[in-house]
Amino acid sequence: MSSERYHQHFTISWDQLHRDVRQLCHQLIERDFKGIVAITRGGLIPAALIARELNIRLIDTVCIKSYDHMDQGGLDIMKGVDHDGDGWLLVDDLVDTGKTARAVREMLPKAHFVTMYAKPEGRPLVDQYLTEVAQQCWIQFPWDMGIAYVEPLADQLKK
Ligand SMILES: O=P(O)(O)OC[C@H]1O[C@H](OP(=O)(O)OP(=O)(O)O)[C@H](O)[C@@H]1O
Ligand SMILES: O=c1[nH]c(=O)c2nc[nH]c2[nH]1
Ligand SMILES: [Mg+2]
Repeated sequence: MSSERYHQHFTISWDQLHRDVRQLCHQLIERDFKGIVAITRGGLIPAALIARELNIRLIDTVCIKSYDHMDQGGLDIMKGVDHDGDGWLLVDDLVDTGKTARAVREMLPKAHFVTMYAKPEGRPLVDQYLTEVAQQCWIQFPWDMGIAYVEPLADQLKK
């Protein structure tokens, strides 16, 4: 599937992400997890921040790739885990079509699956998420961006 399906951008700053993670952690703090399984690579960043908030030191990964920038390809699963997820917190940055989530759910059916952001198609596949984002929005994460000069509006309009 190609990038043409994304008509808008939903930009998330480091600050916003950190605040969102902490908000999600308020909903998770009462639960007792054996550890976290992060879905690489996007899940690694929220997983590290969640681990800090919930005081979890045991972190494993499921290594999986589906997108080449905005273009969705086949799922490439490079590493799994040797358990069914019972008592574990499974973390990804977002769920979009749900293709990644479906594959990981099959591997870890008993894990508690959370994402920071969820689009409608993938939303039913996770147990918990913080913010819903429209299906046609591309979520632009801070690790994919940099700080750049922006021309004053007056100069932009002169062109
Ligand atoms: O619901 P889906 O349509 O499957 O999309 C969601 C997945 O896509 C992204 O990962 P990506 O494959 O781009 O790899 P990355 O985490 O290494 O960036 C994102 O981090 C999710 O894991
Ligand atoms: O950075 C990303 N933003 C998205 O909206 C998205 N959907 C799938 N994979 C994604 N990666
Ligand atoms: Mg990912």
